[in-house]
Amino acid sequence: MQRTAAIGLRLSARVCYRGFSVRKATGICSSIFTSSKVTAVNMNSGGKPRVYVTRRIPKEGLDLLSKECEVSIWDSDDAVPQDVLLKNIPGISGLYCLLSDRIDGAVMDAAGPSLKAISTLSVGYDHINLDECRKRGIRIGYTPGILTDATAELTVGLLLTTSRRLAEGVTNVKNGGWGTWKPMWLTGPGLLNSTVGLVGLGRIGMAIAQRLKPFGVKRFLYSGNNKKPEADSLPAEFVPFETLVKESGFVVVSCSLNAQTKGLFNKKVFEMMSSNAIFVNISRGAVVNQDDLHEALTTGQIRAAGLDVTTPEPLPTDHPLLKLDNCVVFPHIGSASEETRIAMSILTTRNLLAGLMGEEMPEEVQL
Ligand SMILES: O=C(O)C(=O)CO
Repeated sequence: MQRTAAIGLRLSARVCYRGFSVRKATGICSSIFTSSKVTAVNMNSGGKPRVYVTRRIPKEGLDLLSKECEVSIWDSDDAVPQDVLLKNIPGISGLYCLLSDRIDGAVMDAAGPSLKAISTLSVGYDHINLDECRKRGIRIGYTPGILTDATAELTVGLLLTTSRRLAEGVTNVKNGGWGTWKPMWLTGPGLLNSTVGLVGLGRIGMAIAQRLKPFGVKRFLYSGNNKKPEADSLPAEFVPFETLVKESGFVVVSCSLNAQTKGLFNKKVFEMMSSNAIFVNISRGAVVNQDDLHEALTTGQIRAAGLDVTTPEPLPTDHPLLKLDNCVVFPHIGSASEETRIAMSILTTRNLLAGLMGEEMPEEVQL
C-alpha cells in the first residue's frame, strides 16, 4: 500500500481508521497509506462491488482489483484481528484472503448474503470452510500452477539444507565452531543413489521430482489416492504409503491437508522410517504430529527433518523443535519468489472478479 500511496488515489467517501470504517469527506489523500499498520481504506466507490482484502498485497493485484471494485483493505503485513474483520465485512460481495486467515461460517455470516466469492492468495484452501461455502453458494478461487516452480525450487533447497546440514554449517562459521578441517564433520546423506518418496505426486510433487532427478536419485516412490500416468516419465513407482515410508531415504510431503492427511505423520509412521531418513514437509504443518516428530528426532528414529510449514505459524521461538540441530525450520516461504507472489496476487484478483461477474474463474475450487 505504501507504493499505492505514491499514486495519490482519490479516496471515496469512506476512510477506515484503526481498522474501523467511518464516513468522511471525499478528498485526495495519500498520507493515510503511509502508516504501515492498522490502517484500512475503502476506495473507488460508485456502484462497484464491495470487496474486502485481509492483508497488504502486491500492488499489481490490488490495482487490478481497485479498477473494478470498491476495495477495503487491512493495510498491514500483520493478520487482521478477527473482530476487526467481522466489523468490516457486512455487505461485501467478495473476500480476498490469505492462507493464514480462518474463513469459517462466522465470517460468512458477518458478510451476509451479499457474499458471492472468496478468493485466496494460495494453492491451499484448508483455511476455508468448504461446507459453509457450498451451503451458501459461495464460490472459491485459489492459485494452483503458478507457484509450482518456486515451491519445488525451495523444497530442493530445504532438502539439501537438512541433509547436508547447511544451517549448522553457517551457524558454526559464525560462532567459532569451525575448527580445523575434519573428514566426517557436518556430513550427511547425499541424493546420489538414494530413494526419494513423495507423499502426494501432484503438480508440486512432480516438479520436485523433476528437479531432484539430475542429482542421481536411484528410485522415486510415490503414494496417494491414484496412480498417475505422468509418473512414468520420471519414472516413479506407485506404492502403498507404508512401503514409501519404510523404503525412502528422503520422505517429502507435498500433499494437501484434508481429513485423510491430518496427523498422517505420527509416532507409528516415524517408527517405520529408517533411522537414516530425512523428512521434509512443505505441505501444511497439521499433516505432522509435531510432538511425535520431536521424539523421532531426539531418539534417533529418523535422522533429520526440514519443515517449511508448522503448527502454529509462526512457530514460537521457544518451541522444542527449534532447539534441535537436526531440525531445520523455514518460515513458510515455499512460493516466495517475487514474480510468483506478484502472479499470485493477480490471479487471486482475476478469480475474485470472475466470481463477482458470475463468470468462470481462471482457477476455481470445485465444491
Ligand atoms: O499457496 C499456498 O498454499 C502456500 O502454502 C504458500 O504459497
